[in-house]
Amino acid sequence: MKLLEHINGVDDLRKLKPEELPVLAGELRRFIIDVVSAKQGHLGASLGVVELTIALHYCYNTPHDKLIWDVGHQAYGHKILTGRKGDFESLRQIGGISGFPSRSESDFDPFGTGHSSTSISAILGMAISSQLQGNAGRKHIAVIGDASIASGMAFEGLNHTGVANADVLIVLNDNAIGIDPSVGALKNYLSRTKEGSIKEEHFFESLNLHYTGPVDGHDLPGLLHVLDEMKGIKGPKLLHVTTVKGKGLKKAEEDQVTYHAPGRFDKQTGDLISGNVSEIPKFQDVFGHTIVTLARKNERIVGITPAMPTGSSLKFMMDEIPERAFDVGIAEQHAVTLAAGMAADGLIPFCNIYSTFLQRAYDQVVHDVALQNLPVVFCLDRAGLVGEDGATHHGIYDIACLRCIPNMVICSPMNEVELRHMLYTAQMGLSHPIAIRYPRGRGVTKDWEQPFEEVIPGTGRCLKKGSEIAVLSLGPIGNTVRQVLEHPELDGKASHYDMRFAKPLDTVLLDKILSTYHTIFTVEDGCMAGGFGSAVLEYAQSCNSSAKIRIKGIPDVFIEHGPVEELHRQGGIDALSLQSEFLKALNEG
Ligand SMILES: Cc1ncc(C[n+]2csc(CCOP(=O)(O)OP(=O)(O)O)c2C)c(N)n1
Ligand SMILES: CC(=O)[C@@H](O)[C@H](O)COP(=O)(O)O
Ligand SMILES: [Mg+2]
Repeated sequence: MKLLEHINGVDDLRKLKPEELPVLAGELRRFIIDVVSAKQGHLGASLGVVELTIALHYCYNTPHDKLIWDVGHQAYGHKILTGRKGDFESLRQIGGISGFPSRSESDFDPFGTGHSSTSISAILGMAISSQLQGNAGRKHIAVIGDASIASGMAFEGLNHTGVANADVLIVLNDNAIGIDPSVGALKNYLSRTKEGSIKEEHFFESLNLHYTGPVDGHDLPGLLHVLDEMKGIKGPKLLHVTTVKGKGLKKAEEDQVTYHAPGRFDKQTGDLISGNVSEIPKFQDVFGHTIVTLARKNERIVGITPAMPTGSSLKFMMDEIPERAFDVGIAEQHAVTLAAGMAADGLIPFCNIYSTFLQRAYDQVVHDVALQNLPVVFCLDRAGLVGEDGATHHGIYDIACLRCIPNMVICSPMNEVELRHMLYTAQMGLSHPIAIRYPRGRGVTKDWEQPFEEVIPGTGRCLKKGSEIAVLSLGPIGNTVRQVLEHPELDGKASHYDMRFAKPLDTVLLDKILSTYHTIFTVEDGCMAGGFGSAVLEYAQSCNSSAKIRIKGIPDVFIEHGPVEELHRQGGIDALSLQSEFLKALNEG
């Protein structure tokens, strides 16, 4: 690491001779591999843009010139070169640097990212602001991937950029893959561009963007030359760069899907280091296997994922029943309205979206699905605190966002068996849209393949009887509650109810609970404001109940990154915090 050793910021980088940069690229790649192999995180995307990262910081006067990385999962090299090399080992850990660009972390991160396709709008906003504030010499660059540029938001940004007369450079980093292979007509168009077989009018030029490319994104001298050229071109422009995701680590180049975020691996060979083998399946796999089973029997079932076939395990259905399973690309809004259209014509769409990414399609849920009371099944994976991806990715707002929408049914299974029952119930001919929320990772049950049972919407169940306080949980956090209530001082004193539905609430059960216990806790892996606990509180107030309702959930702050267990502690929903709250309530009487 002879060169990287001396790079503590962009000034050091800019002192190097151009011919030294390829050596630096090798060292930077090695450093990223070394750290990510141990600390985990996103790998392939950062390896693919090593040369581009060096070239951009070498040619442009960052942070005065503004540089935004779309999604930001490819920004590890950028972080290392911009003064965070010493902190890089703390990547995605409690108190450490974020896996994504963040304004609070560095002046070199002018815009926080994590969700995709925001970079064009954001950089255009900055460019217009520069014009208005008399910073005419400032340059504005957004780097966006081929999958992210196909999203609606990016198209909206391009549409405006083409007529804005602002000094914006969009670097399209085309590696022909997102997390999974890129899809859609734009992807086909870009492939034809790279093959040199474009006959029709150029797409980007027809939008009034000056187009250059495709250029080899691993050729540093070539990149320096073309970026220099870009500086001389006024107005909006797009540079089409081709790269290889995972570049420099053979295994990552060969299996780009796995090495998007591979977990721990051997830094020399790239071989994955498997953790403890678990017989307990991931929730996503239970979804994936179950939808295949259900879809084989029910021909009206279709599956939809916006760009997360592997992450959601809808891939299982795409492999088995390809004609009824759709990856629509990074297009959450389209995914929801597509599902609405299908439901309007009698299909039963299972629209699988990570909770955090559903936020982008809120109007579609309200206007296209709920208002027309279409029975779309929303499978909200990654609900709750997700861990190391941090604040941009926690799935903690879905209950609050969905609960206020008429017609919505919202449920959460406590374990994998319950998830199967809910998926089964959802295809039995519901008359409302339903959201089934479940978390990242594994549950608790190894024997998950039980016979299907119907779960009547709006019914909870009593798991344990006690005499003084009641704990009402929603979803897998109920397993923590179950464990806490085994404490000798709580055993026999505290009841446990797995309420299963945040909407409609089981009011028959709630009436009994409200008239039996002096204190009632609600526990959820979601935001407190407007969530499941709020629903219970609203109901209790509407009945003039005198029971004390104590809501446990994520408080009104953004929770950063780190292991889920630690984040639960920060949110006050870990076993020890809950135990101490329950004991206190017992003692207070
Ligand atoms: C709105 C939104 N939907 C989905 C994702 C999940 N996601 C993160 S990276 C990614 C693929 C991005 O592909 P591309 O833009 O081509 O960048 P690459 O990884 O190839 O560098 C996806 C789908 C996201 N971050 N944001
Ligand atoms: C950058 C991004 O948005 C995705 O790569 C995300 O990190 C995937 O999360 P999972 O690992 O939970 O699938
Ligand atoms: Mg890509």
